[in-house]
Amino acid sequence: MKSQQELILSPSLLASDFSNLAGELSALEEAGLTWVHWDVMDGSFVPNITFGPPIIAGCRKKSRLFFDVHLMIEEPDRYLEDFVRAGADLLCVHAEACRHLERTLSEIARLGARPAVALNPHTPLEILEYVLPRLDMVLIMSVNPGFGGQKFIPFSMEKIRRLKSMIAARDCKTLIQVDGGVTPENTGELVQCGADVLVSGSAFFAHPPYRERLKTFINAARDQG
Ligand SMILES: O=C(CO)[C@@H](O)[C@H](O)COP(=O)(O)O
Repeated sequence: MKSQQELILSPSLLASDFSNLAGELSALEEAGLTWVHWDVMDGSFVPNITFGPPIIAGCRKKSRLFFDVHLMIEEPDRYLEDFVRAGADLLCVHAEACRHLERTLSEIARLGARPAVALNPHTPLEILEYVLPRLDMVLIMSVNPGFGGQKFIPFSMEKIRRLKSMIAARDCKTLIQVDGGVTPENTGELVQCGADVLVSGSAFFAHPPYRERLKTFINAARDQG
């Protein structure tokens, strides 16, 4: 069984009130959250457009939360420095968007942020074989990226289990994050498969108060994990 402290919940701001981002960040912090997930979309890698560095920089001044920044953008190398300057603590790039993934990860670390890689549902884990030890986190997308409120893709469970074994075999500390269709109902199984960080958008923000909702996720992880 996983202990309560082992689950990190990173609420996806995609489902928050965009007209009051600073207020949402304060409410998360007051409710006991430590991470927040920024879904950066460019309208090209995914069919939707969200936040850029200026919005993150503005919010950075108002928040001490760990900024977990998921770049759903083409050619992320062009913007790494801007996002780190804006205040990203962790930068997660898509393997599918990086021609020279190892170089991109080295650059994120050189800039002072934690490097992470996201994989779309169809992308095999084998793409990570040689870079896994240098990653702080792998993000398993459990929906096709671009929108909130989609249904969890069931084969993601098996993918998480296999990734956990790859990490254990290499004796590294890489965290596993899962994003898309995460709810209290599937949290127990996700933790059991090996998830360390869960991203939740609609199943989190639609159910205030946030302190109670956090407890619901943590209890789900503890009861079934
Ligand atoms: O990256 C994405 C979507 O592309 C996710 O972060 C979603 O925003 C999660 O939303 P829910 O599935 O939890 O509503």
